[in-house]
Amino acid sequence: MTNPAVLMQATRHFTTLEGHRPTIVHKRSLDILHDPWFNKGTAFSMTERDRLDLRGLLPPNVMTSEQQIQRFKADLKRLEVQARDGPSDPYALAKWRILNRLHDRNETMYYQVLIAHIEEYAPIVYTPTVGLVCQNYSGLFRRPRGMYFSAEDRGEMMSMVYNWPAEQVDMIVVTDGSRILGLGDLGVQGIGISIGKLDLYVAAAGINPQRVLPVMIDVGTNNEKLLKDPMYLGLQEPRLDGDEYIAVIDEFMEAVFTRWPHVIVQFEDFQSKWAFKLLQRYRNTYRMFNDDVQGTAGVAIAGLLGAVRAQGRPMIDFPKQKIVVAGAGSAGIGVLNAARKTMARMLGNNESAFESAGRQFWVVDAKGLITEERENIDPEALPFARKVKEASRQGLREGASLAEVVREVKPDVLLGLSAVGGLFSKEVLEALKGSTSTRPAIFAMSNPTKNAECTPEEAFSIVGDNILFASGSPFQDVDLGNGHIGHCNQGNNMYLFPGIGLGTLLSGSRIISDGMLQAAAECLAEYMAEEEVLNGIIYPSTSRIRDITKEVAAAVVKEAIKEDLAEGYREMDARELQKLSQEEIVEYVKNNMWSPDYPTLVYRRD
Ligand SMILES: NC(=O)C1=CN([C@@H]2O[C@H](COP(=O)(O)OP(=O)(O)OC[C@H]3O[C@@H](n4cnc5c(N)ncnc54)[C@H](O)[C@@H]3O)[C@@H](O)[C@H]2O)C=CC1
Ligand SMILES: CC(=O)C(=O)O
Ligand SMILES: [Mg+2]
Repeated sequence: MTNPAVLMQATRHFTTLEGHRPTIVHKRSLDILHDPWFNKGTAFSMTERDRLDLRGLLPPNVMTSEQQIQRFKADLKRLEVQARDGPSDPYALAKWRILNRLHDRNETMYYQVLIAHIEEYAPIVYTPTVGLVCQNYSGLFRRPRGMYFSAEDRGEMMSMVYNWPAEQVDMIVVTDGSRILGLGDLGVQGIGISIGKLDLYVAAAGINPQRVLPVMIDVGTNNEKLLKDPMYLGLQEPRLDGDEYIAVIDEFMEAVFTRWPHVIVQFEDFQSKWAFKLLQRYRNTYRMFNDDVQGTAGVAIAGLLGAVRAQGRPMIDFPKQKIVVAGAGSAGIGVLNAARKTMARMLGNNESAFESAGRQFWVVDAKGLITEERENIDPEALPFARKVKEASRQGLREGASLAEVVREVKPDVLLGLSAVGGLFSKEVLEALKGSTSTRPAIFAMSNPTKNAECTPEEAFSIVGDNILFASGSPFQDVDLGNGHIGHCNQGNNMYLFPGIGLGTLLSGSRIISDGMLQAAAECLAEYMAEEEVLNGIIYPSTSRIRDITKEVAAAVVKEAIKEDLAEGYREMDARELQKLSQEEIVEYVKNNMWSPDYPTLVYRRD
């Protein structure tokens, strides 16, 4: 009879061997991640990721299966604490999960649902809920979507990029997670914003979902909470900076443009410190733009011109508007530069026009009114610093508070891109009642909802029924009583970026010029009918987003042709493009927008 101790030892030995025996698989890449039998999610080791072509298809932090289970349990627990964003939908995250599962299961049906109910679901897949999703991404993460390039992938990106299964990619939205909406540094969790923006590229611009690629560049995070969180999916080290940081972004750009020379890259939610520098670095070489700087600027210009029309005045009166801007980051400075240029063009497009346009703006940041007296002034803000003498003539000084500035300037427009919820306090709004405008305009553009500088209820109730109101995230219209409605416009770059991308793609322009961006903004400004504008409606409703995107894309194509930048797309070469009439350009755009219809599938052996 065998000694039981020996038998136990043998069994243990056998179990150990069995546990280490590899499983032979005949799949690689996404096919493995999408196969529940073989998928290990974030637990794939680095060697396995290399062997199975998984590098870049998963967040960089390798987790143990115990950590994975803890993360899953923490996420389930979170359901009990109803995560919500201010006054918005308490079931928003639950809806996002259901939509996300559909996205994983059946892309065609997902986009059918999204397009047909865009007003209802844009606030779920985009702002405000996408902010909540990014904040909770470590828990919500299930099936990976998009690519992750991390600081540890330096020297590898050129080969990693070939791990993406699509032969053709038209649109990339890339973030480094350093300033997600108004929520600050969310590190690797910022991938949610790239996914949300690309959802709008598909739904609004009809970019084929097989040819979009969300990207996260993980160079670490300076978010103390995430650095300590055992469930965090990204690199737990401080952000790279300086030349090291630039080298990572350079390597990424080189890799994606080598594999897909015609791709368009949208930079999204980079902290302003890098947003401007990277834009200057790449914009004349690559097909790229920065949505927060350039997309937001165009949407704001359209809204500001709408505000002039809403006063019953012609757009050409724009250079007379006094504008107070709260926030001098990537978005605020982008808007200021574009608004100043637009005014200068209307005033004759010369140096003195540019000088005089500059005097229409008062900029307030975290330290108050920016004047030339400001120490260590940000070079981007310098052109908008008020002269000290001029400011004191108006009873203002360096660092004056927003309320003081509004009280003294009596502006036509108060525009917020500060990421500070409630910044337009009762005091500030009371001060705006002294505005010299017949119809003061309030743009509370910060996202998500809880970061809005004020709500439409606050604006209409304090400043008066006659104001014009726009916010970055959606709010309900306000019932003003007596059958009157205070209209709440959504002033968000979503009305432009899909059209800028689509127009660039279909024109085949090598770069995205200022003229193309200006054409997009003007198209949006002119889209609204006189009657709507006089009723306080200066942006279209999201239900019209596919139509406005088509028009914006056509305007971008037209401008690219005019500037001789259009090199054509597929069978539509540069010469054919030149021959198209305005109507034919719109038709060309429309015919190239993807719609979510099931194609007939036929199997063929390779
Ligand atoms: N509606 C839209 O389409 C868009 C909205 N945004 C929103 O704009 C906000 C800002 O974005 P970025 O400019 O990229 O951020 P940023 O962090 O670069 O800039 C924020 C600016 O606000 C200033 N600020 C902070 N506290 C302030 C205070 N108490 N008073 C006045 N200014 C203050 C800061 O000094 C800084 O100049 C975010 O909430 C973002 O979601 C950004 C892009 C598009
Ligand atoms: C809308 C957008 O791009 C932002 O809030 O950053
Ligand atoms: Mg953004």
